[in-house]
Amino acid sequence: MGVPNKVLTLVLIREEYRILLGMKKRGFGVNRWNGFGGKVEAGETIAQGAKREVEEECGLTLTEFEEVGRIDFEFVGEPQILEVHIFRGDKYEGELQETEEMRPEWFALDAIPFHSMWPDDAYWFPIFLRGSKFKGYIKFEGHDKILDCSLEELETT
Ligand SMILES: Nc1nc(SCCc2ccccc2)c2[nH]cnc2n1
Repeated sequence: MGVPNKVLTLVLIREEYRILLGMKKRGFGVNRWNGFGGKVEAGETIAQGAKREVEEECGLTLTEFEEVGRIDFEFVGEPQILEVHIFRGDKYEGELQETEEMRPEWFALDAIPFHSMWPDDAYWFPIFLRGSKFKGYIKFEGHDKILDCSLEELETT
C-alpha cells in the first residue's frame, strides 16, 4: 500500500464554439494554459472543491457542471499519484476576472494553444470535446516528457 493519491480537480468551461482556459501565473503548471482547479480540501466533496477553485481562480460561479473524466498522473521519482477529476462546466454566473493564480481567456475550439499546455492535453481534449467520458493513466518524467499514456473512452453522450 503506497502513499494515498492526491485528489485534484480540473474544470473546463465549454460553450458551443469556445473553451475557457487560464494562464497559470504561479505554482504547479506555471506558464501553461489549463482549466481551473486544484486541491480538494477536507470537509468538501470533489465537486464542491471544483466549484470553489473556479470561483477563486477566475471569479465565475458554476451553476451546471458534470464530472466527465479522471486521469491518474504519475511523475517518475514521486510516490504520490495525482488523481485528477475532470469536469465540464456548462453554465455559470458572475464576471470573469484575472486573479493572482490565473489569467483567463476564451479560445476557439479550433485554436486551443496545445503548444503552451501540458503535453497530455492534446491526447484527451479531443475525447472531452466530443462529449465522451474517459479515464486514463499518464506517466511523466519531469513536466514535459510522457513515458506512458493510456486513455479509455467510456461512453459517447
Ligand atoms: N491539463 C492538465 N492538468 C494537469 S494538473 C491539473 C490539476 C491541477 C493541479 C494543480 C493546480 C491546478 C490544477 C496535468 N498534470 C499533468 N498533465 C496535466 N494536464
